[in-house]
Amino acid sequence: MSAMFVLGLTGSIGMGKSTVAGMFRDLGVPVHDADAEVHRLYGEGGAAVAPVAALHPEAVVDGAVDRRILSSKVVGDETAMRRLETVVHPLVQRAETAFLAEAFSARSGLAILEIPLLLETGADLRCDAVAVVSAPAEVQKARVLARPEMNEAKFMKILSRQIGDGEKRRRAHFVIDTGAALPVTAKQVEDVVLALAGRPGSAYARQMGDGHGAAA
Ligand SMILES: CC(C)(COP(=O)(O)OP(=O)(O)OC[C@H]1O[C@@H](n2cnc3c(N)ncnc32)[C@H](O)[C@@H]1O)[C@@H](O)C(=O)NCCC(=O)NCCS
Ligand SMILES: Nc1ncnc2c1ncn2[C@@H]1O[C@H](COP(=O)(O)OP(=O)(O)OP(=O)(O)O)[C@@H](O)[C@H]1O
Repeated sequence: MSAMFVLGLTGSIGMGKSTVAGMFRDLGVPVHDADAEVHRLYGEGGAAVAPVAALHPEAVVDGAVDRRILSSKVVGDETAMRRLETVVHPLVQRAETAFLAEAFSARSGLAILEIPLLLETGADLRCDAVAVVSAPAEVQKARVLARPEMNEAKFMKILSRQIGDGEKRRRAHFVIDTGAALPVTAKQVEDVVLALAGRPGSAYARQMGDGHGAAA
């Protein structure tokens, strides 16, 4: 088998990352969801609970991080958000490495890293190519504002910390349109999988050091 290809999947808030990740999974492609990992890390017994408690004791309730409280402490406070990221991102990356090793052992030809801040954090350097999900701004806004606990001010604050959709699209190898009907998007996901079938990647081998992760 040739070396596993690592595809980074990203997009701004509400653009449809999770939905598209589900479509890749339906095609049998393993996906690591950084957001879901953060949820695990914040849950009871999660590795981020103690370090978050050290930063924001009031945000830990019954042994787990309360995201609503944590959100009120960090969204809009750049210093607090950065401090939180310094704690959380290395833990997410540790889980990601374990996921890639497992996908590689399972002889998967393609593995996906779904990371909201892929381009912002330089995680794209750990990928062979980048896919961006994108929809018109008004569609994005309507989707996000329909969520509970969301309002326009919070939406704007989150957006301001993310690279704009236009730049994301420019930096993408694949743009997946999530503004249309779901089956249209699903077809584009299929096309990406077909385009990458049999394409050897080098990102995983690079991460693991010479001699690992290459042809097996
Ligand atoms: C701030 C927190 C508590 C808000 O939690 P909440 O459940 O309300 O929102 P959720 O996590 O679903 O995020 C909503 C949107 O904000 C975006 N977002 C999340 N963290 C960040 C961040 N650090 N910078 C910019 N955007 C962010 C997400 O991509 C998503 O589009 C939470 O997002 C968090 O702990 N973030 C820090 C960890 C992180 O960077 N996660 C993102 C990728 S690993
Ligand atoms: N063609 C489409 N592709 C993707 N999502 C779509 C499409 N049409 C409608 N939607 C809806 O848009 C919403 C996208 O939300 P989703 O949680 O997938 O976005 P996200 O980018 O993961 O969000 P976040 O950045 O907040 O984590 C879902 O409710 C989904 O059903």
